[in-house]
Amino acid sequence: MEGYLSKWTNYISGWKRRYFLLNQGVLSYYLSCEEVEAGCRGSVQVIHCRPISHPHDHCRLDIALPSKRCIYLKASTSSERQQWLVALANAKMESEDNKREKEGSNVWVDRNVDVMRLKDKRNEFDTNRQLLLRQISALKTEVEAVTKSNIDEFKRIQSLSLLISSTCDSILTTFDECLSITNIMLSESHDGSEPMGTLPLITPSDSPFLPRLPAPRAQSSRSTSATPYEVTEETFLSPPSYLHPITSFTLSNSIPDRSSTPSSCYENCVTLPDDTVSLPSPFVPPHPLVDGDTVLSPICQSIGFVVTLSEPDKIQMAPFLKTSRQFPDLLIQLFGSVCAPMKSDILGNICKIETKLENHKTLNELILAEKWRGEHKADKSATIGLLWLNRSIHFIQIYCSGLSDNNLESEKAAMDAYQVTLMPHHNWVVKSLFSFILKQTSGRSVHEIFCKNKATSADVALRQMSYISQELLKIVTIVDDLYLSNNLLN
Ligand SMILES: CCCCCCCCCCCCC/C=C/[C@@H](O)[C@H](CO[C@@H]1O[C@H](CO)[C@@H](O)[C@H](O)[C@H]1O)NC(=O)CCCCCCCCCCCCCCCCC
Repeated sequence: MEGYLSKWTNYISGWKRRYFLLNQGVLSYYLSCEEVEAGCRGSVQVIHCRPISHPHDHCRLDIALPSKRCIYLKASTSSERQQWLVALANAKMESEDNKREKEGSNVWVDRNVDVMRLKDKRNEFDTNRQLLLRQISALKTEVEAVTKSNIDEFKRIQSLSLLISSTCDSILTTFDECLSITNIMLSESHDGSEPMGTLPLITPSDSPFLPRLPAPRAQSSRSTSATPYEVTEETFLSPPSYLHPITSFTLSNSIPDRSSTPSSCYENCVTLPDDTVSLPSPFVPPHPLVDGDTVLSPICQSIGFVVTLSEPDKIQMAPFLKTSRQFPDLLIQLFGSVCAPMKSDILGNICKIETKLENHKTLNELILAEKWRGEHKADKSATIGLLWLNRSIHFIQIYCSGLSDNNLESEKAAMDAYQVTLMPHHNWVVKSLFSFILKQTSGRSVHEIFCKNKATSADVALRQMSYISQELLKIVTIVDDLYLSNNLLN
């Protein structure tokens, strides 16, 4: 495959048009197609790379290199991006097959490669699902215009589009279950090191039991061995007053011992059967909390409950608000009072949501109810509050991913996050405020920023940030879909 793509160079030159050629497992690029004979500007063997489809920009495709660096590319259309993703995935598989044939290795190939492929496939599923959802939304808009007069016809077609939408979800859920089975196979026939691609597929709130927090392990390394967790009963402590009685929760740092905890703590609680179930480790995510004591541990406790596998397209209200409320104080704790404007901005938006709480169990219901009342465009609306809160959450997600998955320095990670999420919505005054704040908060290592004491390895914080980034990306994606499929941005 060959063709022109935009390639990110740097903050001065930005995106530059380059000619790319994928041939015999090697992706190379040139200034132009005329330059091919003269020699390439750079090349990489796809067998060592991981193509990543950007979750929100459907023209973006990034190439993760073995060195942890990334090549940022942009196609002119989403279908062109899809063609490149498919071509790169096929070239990667062909290269791996050729390598295996040369090495004479048996069919049981490096499991991690298989899991990475499955992860890539999962991302492609996600991308196609989002495309489908957008196309359904566009179809609904068209159909509304055409069948305004014939309400029966409109209802029939609307139920059809809802059917397609739920089919997408069940395809995705089925795929997640396939991934679970794959993880089991990997963990059973694996050499004990955690497969690279193991995904926490069931968030704590989905499994009827919460994972017992195993005794803290020795200083963690990124690839710790996956061991089956013994899972025992967990009880939900009494909920804070304003939260929905069923979804509210307070997860203590350790499993409360019933005998020592006063019975009043268990009033109005959801109690679970006493039996003990042991599940293979892939069903119980490698719980980041066990790794040690960082400022991120409280967030790790609540964030896994925000999006559940049983409602993968919904945001659970109580866990979402509990998690979001942790960010403002964390900001001040980490970066000082210079971040006070952000703290008040985040709290202001949380309040906009909380004033419309009513009895909504999910954020989706609250926002749709507000739209139904025609109140979603008011500045004090929950819809506007969530719009900006989601941008902040997206900032944090990219920042965490930059630090943990791409090994960036804090300043670079923050700059990348700002460029993608907030800068497009800021005037020059706020942009200069950002530059000022960034200068005040740069120059420290991850360990200095996030680890409460010297004994805790920076790796611990990085693992927690990677987990948080994954969970935040689910939230950002759901909110984006909610706003796009209900035309809430216009
Ligand atoms: C490494 C530290 C980097 C810190 C830099 C963060 C970026 C700061 C950008 C400057 C924000 C200035 C303050 C707010 C500006 C507001 O004007 C703007 C718009 O506000 C919205 O206006 C609407 C009306 O127009 C109104 O309806 C709405 O309610 C209101 O919100 N607000 C924003 O742009 C949002 C800014 C929030 C920025 C939050 C960024 C969080 C930074 C987190 C850093 C890392 C966190 C620690 C790691 C955590 C790991 C889990």
